[in-house]
Amino acid sequence: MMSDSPEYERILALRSTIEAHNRRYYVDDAPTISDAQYDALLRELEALEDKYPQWLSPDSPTQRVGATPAASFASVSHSIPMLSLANAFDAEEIHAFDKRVSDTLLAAGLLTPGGQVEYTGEYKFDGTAISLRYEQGRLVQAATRGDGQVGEDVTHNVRTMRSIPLSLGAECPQVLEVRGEVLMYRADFEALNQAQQGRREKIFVNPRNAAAGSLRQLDPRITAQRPLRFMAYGWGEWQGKAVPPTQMGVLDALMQMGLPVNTDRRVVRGAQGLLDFYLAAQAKRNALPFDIDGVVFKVNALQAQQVLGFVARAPRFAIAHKFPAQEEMTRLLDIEVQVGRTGAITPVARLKPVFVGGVTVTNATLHNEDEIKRKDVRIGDTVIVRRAGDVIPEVVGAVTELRGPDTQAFVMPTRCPICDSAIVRLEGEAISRCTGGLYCSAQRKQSLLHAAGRKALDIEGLGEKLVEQLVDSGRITSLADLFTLRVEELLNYERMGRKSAENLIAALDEARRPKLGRLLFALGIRHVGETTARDLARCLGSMQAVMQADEASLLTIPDVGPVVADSVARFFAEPHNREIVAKLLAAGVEPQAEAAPQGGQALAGKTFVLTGTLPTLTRDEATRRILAVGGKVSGSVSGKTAYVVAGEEAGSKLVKAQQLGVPILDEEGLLALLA
Ligand SMILES: NC(=O)c1ccc[n+]([C@@H]2O[C@H](COP(=O)([O-])OP(=O)(O)OC[C@H]3O[C@@H](n4cnc5c(N)ncnc54)[C@H](O)[C@@H]3O)[C@@H](O)[C@H]2O)c1
Ligand SMILES: [Zn+2]
Repeated sequence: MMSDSPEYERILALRSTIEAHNRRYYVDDAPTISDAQYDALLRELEALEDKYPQWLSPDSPTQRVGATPAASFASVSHSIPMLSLANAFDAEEIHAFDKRVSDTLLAAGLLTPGGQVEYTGEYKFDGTAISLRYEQGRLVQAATRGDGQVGEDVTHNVRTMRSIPLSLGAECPQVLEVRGEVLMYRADFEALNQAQQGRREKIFVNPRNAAAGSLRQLDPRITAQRPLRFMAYGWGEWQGKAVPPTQMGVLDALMQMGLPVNTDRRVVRGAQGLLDFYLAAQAKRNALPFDIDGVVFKVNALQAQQVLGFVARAPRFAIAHKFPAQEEMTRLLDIEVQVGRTGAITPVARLKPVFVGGVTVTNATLHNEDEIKRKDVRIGDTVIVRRAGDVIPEVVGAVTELRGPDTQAFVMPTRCPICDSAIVRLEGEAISRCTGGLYCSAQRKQSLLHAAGRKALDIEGLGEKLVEQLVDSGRITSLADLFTLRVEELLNYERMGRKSAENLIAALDEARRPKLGRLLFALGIRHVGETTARDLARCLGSMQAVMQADEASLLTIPDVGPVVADSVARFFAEPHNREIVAKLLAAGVEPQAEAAPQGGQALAGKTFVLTGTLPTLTRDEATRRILAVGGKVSGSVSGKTAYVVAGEEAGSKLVKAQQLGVPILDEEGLLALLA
């Protein structure tokens, strides 16, 4: 085949593009494409080189890791190379990996026919790799991965990291190279960015970038101020003492020597074991204090690892099973503002559609004016969009390296785009608000949708489109008007058949007997959330009593502070709010007293604090069950806390509970108590 064929051209083009991205990612800490885009380029190159092995070249990026180290650091040669990992993106690739490993081990007599290979399942920490060299137990050198053969000397920087021991226990090997990841906890990352903003310094787009950038500082005093952490997961040289026979054994040994090793790791068997571990980690992903971008599987027995060996850039005995990307890059087409129920103006990014976190995203929140300034995001920019779990998508930041000359800064409008009332931003507040109140149809619509919501009156069938028409036509001006709707008139609205009209009226009839707490919540009183509304209902008993309560008596209710008390009292002092309540009652709405706590009074009023991830209950579910027996759920541990319910990765709240001697329950204990 001719070497000027289009495929060959493509191979060359891919190689140079990938090299350029490697440099921006590993050396400059400033990538200009997303990881998913990068991975796609690399995979395309791999596939072409697979198809045309004659064009394979040892300096192809498929054969090497990382990038040549920056000249500003002294270089360190790794006597044992620091490699990358092969990737799997789906179950099929995991099955293929397990099959390759099983076949090789069967042939080598290290697996009995029909047997299952034993692997370790570990998190794939999303940080930057490092090698720590200890001689006679003392830390003598720390180096980045660089191109795998030669890394950068960052010893002085690493010495400032508190999670890295400067000396190991007496039991350690004479020479030990510990390999692991330098990373930053999400909370530390947020705090760092806040501080950076205060000093008008660089804002980092994600914890990985912040970790890599902080580690690779020419001045160790800067690194010292950065909240870096370390997790060990492997080793290079190991001399003067026998290496434990398994991967898990090595990790245990490293932990014994005083090195930080993540404890959420496990030995699993066969492809199914791998896939189960992956799913469990994915479920925990967003509850972890740090980012992981997948899991890593390694054949557990070191003897088997040796038999499997290496390819150019990665071991054959390990694979990274990556999670779907939570971040992508796309273009910010425009910034529009939305008006919320309380008039809050939220800038919303209109994006060129992008597939991220499993869905196509076209809009993302920008929170408020200050956030846009802080992130320095401009219309026309290439931006990073993040969608983690079910959280609403957000714009993380702009890729300033790609900024063109024609970008435009966002300007907060001075008048509401819906009702033309003035937009004001009070001193000390981050949020700008439309001052139109219920004159503003956007606010009216949002309040109705709020009232119809699942946690309020739960009116099924009252969707956005219908609310829009009902408000725009002037038929509905307040919550009370909803209860005067009739089937026949509904038929005049768009997309309203008889069946759906009847269903809506039936739903409204059902909503006429709401729990008092739900009705209070539906009214949309500022600072009165679902829980507070229920507390008010339980303690005061009737709508009349709530309306008549003055601030002093409101303050006697548990968990009601001055802000809530003031807001409730003010709300019912407004004649038009009293009028809406009167109209609701006139329209046949009869609030029901909240059920007395069941299950005996033993748990009534007792405060629980939840921390960490429970094995089966979500936080919402656990909260619901505690509330159902009359208990309360609070966010912080104090002497008044009755129980702390602790799950996996429980943090400082657990420590505090132990200090205060508060009883600690696991999920089973909680369920037993509630039963
Ligand atoms: N956006 C860009 O321009 C760009 C450029 C280059 C690379 N990248 C991204 O970087 C990644 C590729 O880089 P890579 O070669 O470092 O590979 P990788 O990050 O996919 O996997 C190898 C690395 O995983 C880390 N790791 C974390 N937990 C581990 C564990 N428990 N055991 C072993 N290793 C663990 C190690 O640092 C190791 O070096 C990809 O995600 C790629 O998309 C992006
Ligand atoms: Zn308005």
